[in-house]
Amino acid sequence: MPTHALFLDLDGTLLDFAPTPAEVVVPDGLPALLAALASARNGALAILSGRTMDDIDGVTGAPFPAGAEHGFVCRDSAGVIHQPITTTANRPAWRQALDDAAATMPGVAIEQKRYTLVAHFRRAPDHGPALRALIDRLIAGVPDIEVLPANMAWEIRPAGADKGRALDWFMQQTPFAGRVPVFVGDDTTDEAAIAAAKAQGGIGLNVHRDFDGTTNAVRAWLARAVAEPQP
Ligand SMILES: O=P(O)(O)OC[C@H]1O[C@H](O[C@H]2O[C@H](CO)[C@@H](O)[C@H](O)[C@H]2O)[C@H](O)[C@@H](O)[C@@H]1O
Repeated sequence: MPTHALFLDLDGTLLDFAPTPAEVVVPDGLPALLAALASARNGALAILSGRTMDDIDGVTGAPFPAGAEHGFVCRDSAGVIHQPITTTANRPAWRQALDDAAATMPGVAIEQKRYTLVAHFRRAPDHGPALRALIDRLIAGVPDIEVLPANMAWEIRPAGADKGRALDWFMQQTPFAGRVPVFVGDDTTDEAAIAAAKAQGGIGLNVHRDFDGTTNAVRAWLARAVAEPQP
């Protein structure tokens, strides 16, 4: 009888990083792998990602339970959307300021989500510090807004949600409740979920610390878990 609930990050864990978010390539077989893992756990598989729900569905190929935008938007196993936070960092003036800056910084891209704004500098690492300084000026003195250091990106977001809290929330819902959580992630944005899984007596794995640092190793481990009942 499977007893684990599986929580998976996307970029850097199941997907290799690409120069821009839109250029990411979904590995052959990933949607089928996720479907098989979910089926073997009575549906107790959730994606916890910084991406939007639409982006997540585009990668996974099915509306799995998911915590999108780092947990600001959670979709349960019945497909019901829960949005616990009412403030947003997606503010027109901040978007304009970031667009203006990006226009002078070749390679920088701005991503707008429901709750957050992201300044990506993967293609222009030298601009990272200046972007961070701009963001710090924009949000100075604004309550309940914070900067999340992401992977080659700065994310402006409201305080109050993260992947750890999303994992805790899912663990109170059917079919996750009563199972042992297992989370796999790769970067600083995932550490809250790694800690939350461990705090619930589960397993929190990091792609770099616990695998060989490649998404291939994670997918191979998951493929073996389809054949074996755990995790
Ligand atoms: O929580 P995740 O599933 O790991 O998502 C985190 C962010 O992923 C995307 O950005 C990252 O991946 C891009 C594609 O490989 C890459 O170009 C970028 O540098 C990375 O930061 C996504 O665009 C963000 O919205 C997510 O928060």
